[in-house]
Amino acid sequence: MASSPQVALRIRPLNDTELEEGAAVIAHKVGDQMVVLMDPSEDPEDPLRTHRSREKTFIFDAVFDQHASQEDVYLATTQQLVEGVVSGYNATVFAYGPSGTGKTHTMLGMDTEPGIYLQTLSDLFQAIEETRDSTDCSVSMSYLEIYNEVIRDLLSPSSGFLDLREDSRGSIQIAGITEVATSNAQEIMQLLTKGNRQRTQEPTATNKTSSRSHAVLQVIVRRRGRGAHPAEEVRVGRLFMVDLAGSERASQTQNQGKRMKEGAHINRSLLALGNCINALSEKGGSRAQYVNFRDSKLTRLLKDALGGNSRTMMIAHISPASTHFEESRTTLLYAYRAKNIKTRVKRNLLSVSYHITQYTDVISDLRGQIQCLKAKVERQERERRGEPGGRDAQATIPASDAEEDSRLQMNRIRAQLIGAFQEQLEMRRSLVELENTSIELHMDTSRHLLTIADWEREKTHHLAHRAGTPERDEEALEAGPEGGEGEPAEPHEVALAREEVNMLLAEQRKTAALKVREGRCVHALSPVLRVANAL
Ligand SMILES: Nc1ncnc2c1ncn2[C@@H]1O[C@H](COP(=O)(O)OP(=O)(O)OP(=O)(O)O)[C@@H](O)[C@H]1O
Repeated sequence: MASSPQVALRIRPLNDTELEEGAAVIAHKVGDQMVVLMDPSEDPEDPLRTHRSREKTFIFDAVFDQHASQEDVYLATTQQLVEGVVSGYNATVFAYGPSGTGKTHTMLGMDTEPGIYLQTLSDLFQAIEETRDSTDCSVSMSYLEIYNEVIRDLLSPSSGFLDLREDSRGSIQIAGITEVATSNAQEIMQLLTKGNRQRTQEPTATNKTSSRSHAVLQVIVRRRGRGAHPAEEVRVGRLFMVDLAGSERASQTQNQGKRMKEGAHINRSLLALGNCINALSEKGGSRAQYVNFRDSKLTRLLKDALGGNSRTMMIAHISPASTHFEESRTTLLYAYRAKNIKTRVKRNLLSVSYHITQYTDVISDLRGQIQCLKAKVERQERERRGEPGGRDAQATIPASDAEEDSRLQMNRIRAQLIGAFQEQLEMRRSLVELENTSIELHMDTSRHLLTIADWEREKTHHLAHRAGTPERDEEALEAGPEGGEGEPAEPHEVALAREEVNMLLAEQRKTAALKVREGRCVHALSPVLRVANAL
């Protein structure tokens, strides 16, 4: 059974362009595990911050900011996987995030600051060296890219497109890939840097050498007990380290032609990857999921590494800049979603922290209110003293009564403020919950739709094959109202997926209606808070 995926977040430093644009830092690391993403469209002059509905707090297994070194990131994420790989387990590390957020920096790095690839390989070699007396061990590596659903060898780019094949044990192999066996760190760094230059790249506004493909470094550790019988099984541990294509490409709807095709492929693979990770992490839970690896080359390739006795680590990347708010927000939601089961456990912690920060704000706002009201009372006092025989009402009220009156008024306002705040807090909390639920429902629906689409494709293929005609997907699907004789029986998981989609769609409609209602209530309360604030 797969263990729950670990998710870390890395926030890179502001870059020169962002500084020139005058971008503000909106992603803040709080403690070792929390990040707060502020909404730059909010009014900094609004002391009660009544519009901070889009401010988000997320908790991950680890959070790094601009102060973290390459070693810090390696030690807290990937180092823990090395021992398992040497013992014959599989593992995968992903670098996820929009273009220019530092994925290649984390994975490959530079000669002076090598990234996870080199640090992992060095530790692997050392671990193997330590067991050399009792075991025969070998390490080999290969480096490839997946671009528009085709695989290219980055260590031998002239060898054309490579195929994925399943061997007799059902294990996925890349036919014809170059495997390198070297333990020289400098040589490895040179090989990988050269390989990385072969990646399909194109400059973007955010990155001069922006990658348009997924780069996969595969490390295979083969191990057998020294003096063991030749028939004894060799233990094979596989580690995949994946530098994914910029996630924002998937969502750029204005793309045309080549860019549109690229975006569609990236979208497909990232969605399939997210779905596999989620389905695997739910497998041990109450909701058994159908894990569909065949939906993209990336997930097919990673089938063994994601399923079985494997561990998965995702390192999400964002820019801290206000100019990248939307991208950062979507990245955090995707990464947060990948945590899945653990998310549920930690959600309480999230709510607690959310409340504490809110209350701190309430207290400091109330202090401000009290100062304001005190100043008002003093002003009134001074006015009264300066105008003996002034306005009748004031002249007839003794000083102590006026003070008492102001004090009561202040208490009333304070009580009203606290009440209104608590009500709004409660509503905001349930809005956040509803938003999370709605994302979960959306992802679940997509997963089931992919299962159904996959089955429909398989069915079409089957029918076309039987008819001895070339495959014509749509036509074949539409022929015959309920399908005809000889149609393959629908698997149970597809029937389940259909039922789930219906249920999820109904659930989505309910959640959307609730969100509108709660949103209206929060909106309705805002003027009350503004009036109270002005008092
Ligand atoms: N933590 C960091 N510290 C210092 N510089 C960084 C950091 N992260 C990224 N950079 C720099 O930012 C630039 C973009 O980073 P990088 O190429 O790694 O982004 P990417 O996410 O791989 O982009 P793409 O998806 O477009 O390939 C590089 O010049 C890199 O050196």
